[in-house]
Amino acid sequence: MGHLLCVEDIEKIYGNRRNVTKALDNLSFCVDNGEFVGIMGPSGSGKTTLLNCISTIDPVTTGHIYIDGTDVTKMKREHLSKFRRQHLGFVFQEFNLIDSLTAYENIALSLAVNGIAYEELRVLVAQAADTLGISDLLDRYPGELSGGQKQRIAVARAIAMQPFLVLADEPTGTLDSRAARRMLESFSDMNKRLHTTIIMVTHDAFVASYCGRILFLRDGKIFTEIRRGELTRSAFFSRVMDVVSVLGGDMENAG
Ligand SMILES: Nc1ncnc2c1ncn2[C@@H]1O[C@H](COP(=O)(O)OP(=O)(O)OP(=O)(O)O)[C@@H](O)[C@H]1O
Repeated sequence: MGHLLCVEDIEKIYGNRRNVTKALDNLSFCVDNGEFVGIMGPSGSGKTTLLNCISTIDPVTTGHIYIDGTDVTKMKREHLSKFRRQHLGFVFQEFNLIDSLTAYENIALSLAVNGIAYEELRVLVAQAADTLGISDLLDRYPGELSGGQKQRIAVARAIAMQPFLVLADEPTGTLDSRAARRMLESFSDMNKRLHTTIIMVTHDAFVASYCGRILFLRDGKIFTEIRRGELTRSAFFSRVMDVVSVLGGDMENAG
């Protein structure tokens, strides 16, 4: 399988001459099509910055990021927002649903802004809802849904356009453990059945244990990476914990 994403020697520096933070420090890695990759690391290690650079929301200071062969660091601003809308899916800790729209309308809106015609739009919403197991919730308003259900609507919205890449930043952050587990199972299922490539930032070892590979950041660099391979999820969780204990910091270990 080819690389879907290649991050080449990126550096991200915030601030001015007197107060400089090097959030990402000569970081390089590639992600294959269909991988489910976790990004872990102590607070301030650069996880969100890395995700924001990949998602083209934040420009890199130096280096290149190739998504499906396109160097997004070279794209013009006016093309970037279209590229993001069409090829990337975002899931955040906050669900960002519009309260005055039904679940169906929330998902459909993201397709409508991409100019998808009505009939195709209905099919794409139905497929995304089916993948997330929320087909029976589509007529409800966000106020009538639980946190876990809202997050699954938000994930359906992120994948409805069938993006190359789904980027998730602490997607289970506000969910209780049952809802978190259900959401992670939806992610795994989406990854296995649809081969959706997912990159997920988390500080929670249990959440990370659903991934196939985990990159650990420290001080803006890759400290190490581990792969699940043939390990069961719980055996992988133990390996994640081993690395977390070496890395230290404030990562959570709630299993
Ligand atoms: N907009 C910004 N301006 C200046 N410094 C920033 C900015 N965003 C992040 N930083 C700094 O860059 C470094 C990396 O931050 P980042 O948010 O990527 O870390 P993180 O690993 O996601 O942390 P956390 O787990 O606490 O969310 C930190 O030192 C942070 O203070």
